[in-house]
Amino acid sequence: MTGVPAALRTAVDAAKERVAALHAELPRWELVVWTAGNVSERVPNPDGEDLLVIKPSGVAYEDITAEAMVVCDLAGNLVEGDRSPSSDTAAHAYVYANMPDVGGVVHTHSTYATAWAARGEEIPCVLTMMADEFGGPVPVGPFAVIGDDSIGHGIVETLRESRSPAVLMRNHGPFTIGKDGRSAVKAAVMCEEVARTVHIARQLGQPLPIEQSHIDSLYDRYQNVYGQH
Ligand SMILES: O=C(CO)[C@@H](O)[C@H](O)COP(=O)(O)O
Repeated sequence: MTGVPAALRTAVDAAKERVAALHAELPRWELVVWTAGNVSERVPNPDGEDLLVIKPSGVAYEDITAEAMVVCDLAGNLVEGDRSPSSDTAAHAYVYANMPDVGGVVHTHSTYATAWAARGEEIPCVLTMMADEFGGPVPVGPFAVIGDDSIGHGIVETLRESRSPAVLMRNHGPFTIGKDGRSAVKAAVMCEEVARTVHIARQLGQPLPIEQSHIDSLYDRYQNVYGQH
C-alpha cells in the first residue's frame, strides 16, 4: 500500500490522537520505564486491508504526539510516517490480522507482571477483580524473539484458548488486547495490579482459589452488567 487511502484519512488521524494520548497513560500508571512499552489501534478499512497506528520505536513518552505516530499495514509494513515503527509492530500486526475482534494492543514491562513472566508462571485467579476482568488466570505465552511476528503467534495461540485479555510472554512481559486501545490499556493496568496483589498474598501464605462457578458469574456480571450501559 502506498500511503493512507483518502477514505481512511479522518479515521487514521483520529486514531493517531487517541494512540498518542494513550501512550501517556503508561508512565502515568507506572507501567513502563524509559521507552519500554507501546500502544496500537486498528483502523478498520471497509474497502480493503485494515491499518494500525503505533508509536515510533525508542521515542520518549514526553515526545509522543499525534504527528509522531506511524501507520502500518497488517503485515507490519510502514504506510505513513518518517520514523521506524515500534520494534513490536509485527507482533501487534499479527494479532490484528488473526483476531478480527481486537481493536487495540498494548505491551509493557510492568514490574510485577513481568516478574511472573520471568518465572513462566500464570497468575492464578484468586481475586474477584481477576474473575471480573480476566475470567480466570492470566496465562503465560511461549518465549519468542523480538522483531518479527513470533511474539504475535505466541499471543494469538495463548489468548485464543483463554478469556483473558492479557498474556504474560515468558521472560518478556505482558501483552494485552481490547476492543480498542483504551480497553487494552485498562487490561495492562489491571494485569499489573493483580500481579502485584497476588504476589503479596503469596508472601502471606497460600491464596485461596475461587470456585469456577463463581468465576463464571463474576465474569458475566462485570462484562455485561457492571458500569453504564
Ligand atoms: O520489549 C521490547 C524490547 O525488549 C520493546 O517493547 C521495547 O521495550 C519498546 O520498544 P519500542 O516500542 O520503543 O520499539
